[in-house]
Amino acid sequence: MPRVILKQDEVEKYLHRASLLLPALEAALGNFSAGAAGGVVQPVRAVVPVRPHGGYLGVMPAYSAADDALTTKLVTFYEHKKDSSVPSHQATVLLFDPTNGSLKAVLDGSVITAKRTAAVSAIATKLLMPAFAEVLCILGAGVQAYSHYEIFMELFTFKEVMDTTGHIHFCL
Ligand SMILES: NC(=O)C1=CN([C@@H]2O[C@H](COP(=O)(O)OP(=O)(O)OC[C@H]3O[C@@H](n4cnc5c(N)ncnc54)[C@H](O)[C@@H]3O)[C@@H](O)[C@H]2O)C=CC1
Ligand SMILES: O=C([O-])C1=[NH+]CCC1
Repeated sequence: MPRVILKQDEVEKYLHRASLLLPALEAALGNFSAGAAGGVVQPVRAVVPVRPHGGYLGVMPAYSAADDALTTKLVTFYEHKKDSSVPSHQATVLLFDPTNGSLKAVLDGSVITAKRTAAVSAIATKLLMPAFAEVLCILGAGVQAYSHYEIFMELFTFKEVMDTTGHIHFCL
């Protein structure tokens, strides 16, 4: 049994600001991009279709030599069903002891998925956004839309935010 189990509210508490993820993610992206010298082993995600139910199971293992971290995310994603009480994407992160392979921790992965994905978008935006950009347009209105809104509002200054429900939020 793992010694640590972190549920959704506990992960949320550690990641109360998505921007806390930025330094670690920037380092990890740099290490991945450096190829073998960066010490990241991260094969392309394996995806198992669950055809009768319109879903997928994705398995995302990785080892980072710089962090000496061995982990995998398990994520299921299903066609969005209106009024479903279950989110379309659900994830769990398993953390192993890299020295002997023992399972050390099980973390709820849904908050991690929401915040990590938005944080990576924010890193790309920091590098690519034209200096004159004034309007943030968010396509979709689900979990990722919210997490992207959250970190983009924390890191950047826009005059307006538009979303696909037709709402406009004036920031200035
Ligand atoms: N690259 C990555 O690491 C990740 C990518 N994703 C992807 O991001 C996307 C959003 O994920 P979530 O926000 O978690 O899903 P979600 O189910 O919470 O939200 C999806 C939103 O899209 C809307 N939508 C669905 N079909 C639409 C259509 N035809 N026209 C307009 N709106 C439509 C839904 O009403 C809902 O508001 C998905 O494609 C997901 O697979 C999600 C997590 C990680
Ligand atoms: O990285 C991820 O968690 C996912 N990417 C697409 C669906 C879920």
